[in-house]
Amino acid sequence: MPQLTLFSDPNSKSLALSPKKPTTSHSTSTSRNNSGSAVAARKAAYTKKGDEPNLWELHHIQEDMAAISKKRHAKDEVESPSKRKKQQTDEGEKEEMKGQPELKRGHSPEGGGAAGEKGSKKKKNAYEIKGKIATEEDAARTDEDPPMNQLERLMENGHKDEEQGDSVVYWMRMEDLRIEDNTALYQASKKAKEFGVPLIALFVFSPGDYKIHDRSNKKIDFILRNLSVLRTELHKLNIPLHVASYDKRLQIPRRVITEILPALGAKHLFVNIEYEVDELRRDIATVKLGREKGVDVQCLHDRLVVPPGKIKSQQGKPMSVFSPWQRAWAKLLNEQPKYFKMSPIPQGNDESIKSNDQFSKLFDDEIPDHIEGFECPESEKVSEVWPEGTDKAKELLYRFLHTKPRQSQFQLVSPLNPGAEESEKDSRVNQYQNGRNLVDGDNSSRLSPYLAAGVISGRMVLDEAKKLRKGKLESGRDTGIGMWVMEVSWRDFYNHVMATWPRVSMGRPFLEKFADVQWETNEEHLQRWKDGTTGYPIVDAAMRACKARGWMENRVRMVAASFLVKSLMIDWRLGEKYFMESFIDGDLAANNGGWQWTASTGTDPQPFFRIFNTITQSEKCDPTGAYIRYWVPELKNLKGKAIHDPYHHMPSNEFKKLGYPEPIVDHKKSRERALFRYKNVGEKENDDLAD
Ligand SMILES: Cc1cc2nc3c(=O)[nH]c(=O)nc-3n(C[C@H](O)[C@H](O)[C@H](O)COP(=O)(O)OP(=O)(O)OC[C@H]3O[C@@H](n4cnc5c(N)ncnc54)[C@H](O)[C@@H]3O)c2cc1C
Repeated sequence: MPQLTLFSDPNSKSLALSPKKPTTSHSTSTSRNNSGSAVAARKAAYTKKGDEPNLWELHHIQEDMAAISKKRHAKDEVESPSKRKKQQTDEGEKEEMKGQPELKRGHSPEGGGAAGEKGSKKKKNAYEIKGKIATEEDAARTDEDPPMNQLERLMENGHKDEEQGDSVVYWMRMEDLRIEDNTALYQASKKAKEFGVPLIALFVFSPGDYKIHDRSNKKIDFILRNLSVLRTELHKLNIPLHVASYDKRLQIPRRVITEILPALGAKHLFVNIEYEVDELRRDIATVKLGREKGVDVQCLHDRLVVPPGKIKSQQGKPMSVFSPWQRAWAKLLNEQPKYFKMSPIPQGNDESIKSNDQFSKLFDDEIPDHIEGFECPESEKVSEVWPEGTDKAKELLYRFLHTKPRQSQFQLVSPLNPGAEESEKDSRVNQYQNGRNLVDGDNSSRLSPYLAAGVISGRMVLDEAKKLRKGKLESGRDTGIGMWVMEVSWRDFYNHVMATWPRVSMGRPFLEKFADVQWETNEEHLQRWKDGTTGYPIVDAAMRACKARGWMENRVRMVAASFLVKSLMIDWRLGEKYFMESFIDGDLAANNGGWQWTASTGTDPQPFFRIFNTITQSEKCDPTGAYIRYWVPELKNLKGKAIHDPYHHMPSNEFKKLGYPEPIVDHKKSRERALFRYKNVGEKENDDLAD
């Protein structure tokens, strides 16, 4: 891949083609030249009851107002370039902040949880998640009419036949990085064939968006590596992959609709829906703006096996408890095979596109090597552990379903190393019932980065699982494969939860009754948890593995998360953010689901009084201690129980020689503290319990 840095200059790549003038009467300049009253009317139209302006629209309105006000004052004021630059920076910052809900006192670590804390520590800690916590009222309002429902209503109503245009565009997102079984890509290709025009694939980078959404450098690197493979594969089908970059995420709908599509002469845009609240709002804005500008935007379900909203209780209500939801999910899939139907590979463009003046240049668009702010110096090693491309994902899946587990595979090594022994009976999936809770081997599939980025689809994965059972989807705790299918269904479940109760992706606990649990503000503890120096070997091993691989086994995600929340009593949202910033498989729905489960605030959470004993968990999930020995080399010579709890199993002079820290909290005391704070929400215990 070429060494290329993406700049925040919005025109740096997207306008590789000189934009064609939009053919509709609603050109950008027309709307910019609107009178103030027209803008006010538009604002009023947006704000009429039941049709609240979303962030994107508000931004849009305010931009128009700013344009008008600037025009009015243009004669009076001649700006100096430095003043203009400063103003632009301020506006840019304001714009990004505008996207964030206000931090409400009393519900945030600043105003509520850390009420008893003082000084600058408090500010810094709160700052880390400031802007990510909506007020209870905002969250409740969003839940009342979730953006998913709004988007579906838009899709059902108001579609009109637009002109054919010169091309059809498929806008690929960072959650659907594949060609096979890609609904929007296939539908776009069908439309292009119907019109006899070329199909263009588009990818829009937004470093600003990645920053706001805590994307990890490993994840961005993984996206770039996969895009590079896709570019080659798409070119084989004569489909160019056009890339653009806009730092300011809130501008993306407008840029796509009013700049990129006109430049491509496209009147039809196809996208797969992403279910996070900001992404849904972006798509709502894109559809609405598209309609203003004569572009038909088709938003399609693709990400999950069963789209949100399809599983309801007998009373027709959405379900928030996993077990009954899961049974309904499995039943639906066995009764309605349509959910497994995969989209064929799209038909390519005619070879002549490569000599077409309008489109041939798009084949020169390149995938950058890195994105500024998300450089991944360890890319080479990470790409060995997480090789890119759908073919590699399929190979991983094959190995999981047909080969035996290997102890060495928890290390920093390629999952496709030779030496995996084929066995149907003792395959990893057949041993999954026990294996899934063990960390000292490759007991699970390791597909999460691929599923999170859509390099392989949930349908493709479950289809292979079905083949092992003669076409029937086995689901349940009795067999390895049934257990694994259940695990895969968590992915659908948490996305259903997020689409139905968007509050969970707005920093709110699903169970508001725990909103005011009192959290500790302890920068040092938080940092030691991140660094893997807590003195609890299993937590430290997991956190160090996370830093190196960008990934942890499910059991240690639960153990490490529980340690932060219940043992250190640190706000779960700080842990949620750190996992997102570190994981190669970072996925809002799954990550938030995992954290809220652990923090006992989620839809179907671990009861607050059930608190993991870190040492017992360690003995169960790493019985030989091999995982700890590898990831915490200070302990590599320890044997027996000492590997799980060296401080309490070694003479103090011997322990000191290890160069390994003492435990930062006492399990018994911290457990009592957590129980007190959860039982007495809003209160703190007496000092003798505080650590
Ligand atoms: C605190 C916490 C944070 C988490 N953060 C993420 C995250 O950011 N991204 C992510 O993909 N998973 C997350 N998980 C879920 C789970 O830990 C990982 O999906 C799993 O460990 C990935 O390993 P695997 O691919 O080998 O999974 P397997 O056990 O082989 O499962 C197959 C697939 O099913 C899905 N899956 C399995 N368990 C879950 C689950 N509990 N929730 C949602 N999907 C699941 C994943 O797509 C996974 O790849 C989190 C769990 C916890 C407790």
